[in-house]
Amino acid sequence: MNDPKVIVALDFADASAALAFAGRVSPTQCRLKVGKELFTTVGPQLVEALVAKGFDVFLDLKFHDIPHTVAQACKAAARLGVWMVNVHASGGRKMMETTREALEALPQRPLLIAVTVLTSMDEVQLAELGLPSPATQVERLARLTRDCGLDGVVCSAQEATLLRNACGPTFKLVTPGIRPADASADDQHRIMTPDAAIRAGSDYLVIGRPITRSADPLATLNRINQSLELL
Ligand SMILES: O=c1ccn([C@@H]2O[C@H](COP(=O)(O)O)[C@@H](O)[C@H]2O)c(=O)[nH]1
Repeated sequence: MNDPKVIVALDFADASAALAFAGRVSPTQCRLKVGKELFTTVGPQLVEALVAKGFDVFLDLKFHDIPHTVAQACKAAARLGVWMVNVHASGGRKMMETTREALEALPQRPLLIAVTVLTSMDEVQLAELGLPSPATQVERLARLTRDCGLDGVVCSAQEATLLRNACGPTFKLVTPGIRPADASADDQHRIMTPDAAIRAGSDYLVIGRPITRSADPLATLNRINQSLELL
């Protein structure tokens, strides 16, 4: 598999658990995501170790701050050799444009994507914030992200078809909230199965607990990859 679709979320408490998982899979089977728990515990050394093993690493720190701060943070992420980094689209146009320009000035840059609406949020939670339905808010933020020249967005697979039509064929759609039919939803609300998500237009599937907490993580990953090969 040259372009693995599954990005495994390494939401582990320490480096040894993350490295043990990485030692059992190859960069042709999956990409890896380092998020807030692992990065806060272990720091950049772990990211560099995973990159050195040949993995495409998505550094999922969802930066949301003033333009200068976010741009500098994303440049620091780029220096670690990551494949993809992200910001919150709700940080606005100036923040996204400043960050894109900062990365474009580098000799080699990671993909830069923006989070639209977290997949754990549903219509009721958005209404509490005075926001419209998930689809409306996601589309608005995705169009803004595309206009700012970023490479794509994090959204739920439930919005993938909508965004594929709105933002074009090359705009990357990275979708967490992926759940095989027999898996628990946990704290995710806008979910979809892996094969349905790819059929809906997702480019990459972010999957954590259904793989990492399964009785046999490698078998679960293989089963998901096989289901995607059949498409
Ligand atoms: O909208 C979002 C953005 C990021 N995530 C992250 O993806 C994984 C999902 O893990 P699961 O165990 O498969 O639920 C996790 O690291 C989140 O921080 C997201 O879920 N939704």
